[in-house]
Amino acid sequence: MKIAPSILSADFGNLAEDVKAVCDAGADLIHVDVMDGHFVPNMTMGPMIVKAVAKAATKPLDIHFMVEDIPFFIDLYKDLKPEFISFHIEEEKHINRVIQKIRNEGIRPAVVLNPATPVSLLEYIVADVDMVLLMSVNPGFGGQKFIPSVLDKTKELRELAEKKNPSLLIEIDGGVNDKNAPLLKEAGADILVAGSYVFGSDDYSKVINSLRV
Ligand SMILES: O=C(CO)[C@H](O)[C@H](O)COP(=O)(O)O
Ligand SMILES: [Co+2]
Repeated sequence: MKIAPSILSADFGNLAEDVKAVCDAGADLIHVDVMDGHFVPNMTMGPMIVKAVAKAATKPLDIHFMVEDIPFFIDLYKDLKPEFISFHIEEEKHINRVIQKIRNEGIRPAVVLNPATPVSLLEYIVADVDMVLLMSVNPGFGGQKFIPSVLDKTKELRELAEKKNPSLLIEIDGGVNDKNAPLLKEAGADILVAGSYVFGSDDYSKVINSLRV
């Protein structure tokens, strides 16, 4: 299991130090939540802040866009060369085109599903992406309660991936902790995002290891 701490719950007054600390504590990826105040009712980091995060990080970035006008945001962040860019399919009419745009930049494309968005919508997308991110909270804020229906959804996605894209990575984001991590692993998850659970602790290494089930 790979662990991607979400810096949404980091100390923004000491962001570089927090990013360095979770990298040193064993994070596999740094999850960066970009919100525009339109797709979700919250705003987070522009490209200048994420550039500072990229400079401090010794692990690759995993950028999660919760934005409208996704192609515009890809152009703003592409030069930071993240490992992944993920975008919400609820927002995009031209999903295949946007996946190709991300891949053409040498970045691994991923799509995101809100808790109520069905896996069936991925039938003609899943073979074209490297990862699918399943939201286990409603996007917009850290520190929310895990929505357990994502467990069945993860199993359903793993079955679809076995048929159409066996190397697909499944990432789960929202309310992840040491209680649900084993259930998510059993359901077929590969990467767990955790924000408040990691940054709410004073021992990053211990909490990251507690998720590595
Ligand atoms: O995408 C997100 C919110 O929209 C965050 O990545 C997510 O909520 C992580 O925070 P926490 O682990 O505290 O739920
Ligand atoms: Co996220």
